[in-house]
Amino acid sequence: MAAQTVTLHDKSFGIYLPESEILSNIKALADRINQDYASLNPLFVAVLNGSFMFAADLLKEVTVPCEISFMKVASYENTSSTGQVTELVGLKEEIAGRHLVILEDIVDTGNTVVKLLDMLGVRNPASIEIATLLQKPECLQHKLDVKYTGREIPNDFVVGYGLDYNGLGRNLRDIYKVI
Ligand SMILES: O=P(O)(O)OC[C@H]1O[C@H](OP(=O)(O)OP(=O)(O)O)[C@H](O)[C@@H]1O
Ligand SMILES: Nc1nc2[nH]cnc2c(=O)[nH]1
Repeated sequence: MAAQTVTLHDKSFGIYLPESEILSNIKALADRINQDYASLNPLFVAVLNGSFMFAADLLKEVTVPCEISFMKVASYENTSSTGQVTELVGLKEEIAGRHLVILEDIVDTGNTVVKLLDMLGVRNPASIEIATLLQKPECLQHKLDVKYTGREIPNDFVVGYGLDYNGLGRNLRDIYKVI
């Protein structure tokens, strides 16, 4: 049974999405991906740090031949975006002609995925789509086509299931929102 509230640093968070709901959102996403990428050998590009749990659980439900690699970028300090997306670890694979699916835990302002689309797009992939567990439509600051969204949420800062508040909370199995 999930804790109803957690305290991380100076903030309290209340339970928002239990693990069972997260996993059923992920299964629905994987079903769509399995249909769309049946013979395309997609390369999933998981965006560290936040997407590690989502990537692991999604890949367990992907049944088509596929590969995965990781990039590391960061832009958040405390609970807000700095607006500067910094690439910390790039993608070594040859991606020309590959079908890429960027895996994100959350699309908020969209700054991170827009930067990733720019960085990867110039390397001539056959296609690039975005799969995100969570999306905050009210916060989006870019014209962005997110093909696979697990769940839309309001503009609340959330933690757990890979998402952190200044480093803490990534290990929580459930997702909590600030109270
Ligand atoms: O749409 P945006 O406003 O760009 O926000 C989304 C990004 O913010 C978080 O990453 P963060 O920069 O906090 O790094 P982290 O994954 O290491 O926590 C999250 O994992 C996304 O990558
Ligand atoms: N932990 C966390 N990181 C984010 N990055 C962008 N939005 C969020 C959020 O709501 N929570």
